[in-house]
Amino acid sequence: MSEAVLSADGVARAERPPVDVAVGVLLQRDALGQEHAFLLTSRPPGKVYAGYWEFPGGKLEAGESVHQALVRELQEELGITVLASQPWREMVMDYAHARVRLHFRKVHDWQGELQMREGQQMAWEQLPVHSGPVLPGTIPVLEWLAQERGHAGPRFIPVDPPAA
Ligand SMILES: Nc1nc2c([nH]c(=O)n2[C@H]2C[C@H](O)[C@@H](COP(=O)(O)OP(=O)(O)OP(=O)(O)O)O2)c(=O)[nH]1
Repeated sequence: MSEAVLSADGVARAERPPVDVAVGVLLQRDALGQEHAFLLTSRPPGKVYAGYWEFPGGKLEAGESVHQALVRELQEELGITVLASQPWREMVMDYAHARVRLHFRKVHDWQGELQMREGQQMAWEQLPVHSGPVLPGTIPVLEWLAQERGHAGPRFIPVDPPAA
């Protein structure tokens, strides 16, 4: 059976092998130990969808596991050491620039202070997300979080795309 593929822009394109991407959903807990705020970062200048907000992460390098890629990417981008990550969801998304298989992992345990090493911005967010615009591949994640949390309102506040 073929894998479900979501389109980022509604355009039907020929099938392409997906590129694997490790994505971290960093979570803070509230006083009761419930998952609470989650970290979003903006895509750095010079990358596709620059200025759009996403969960931090990046492409796997040859021979890496998803966890290993996540540890490397979050060290490079945020200057933190991920101590543990739990597999959570997977999704294939088709963009004009690439088809990506997104491996989302929840992260509760890390060491170090957050540093924006690539000129990006960060925000600890709750639903509805106020930072934006959010990347198409981020919207389903907000939906999953809303379902887990029983959040009935909007998932994010719409924000115009950055000027090209
Ligand atoms: N990091 C991240 N990427 C996402 C998310 N959702 C989503 O569709 N993507 C897509 C955008 C990109 O096409 C791809 C990640 O590639 P990237 O260009 O950010 O990865 P990278 O850091 O390895 O970049 P580079 O070294 O190739 O410049 O995954 C998300 O929540 N986080």
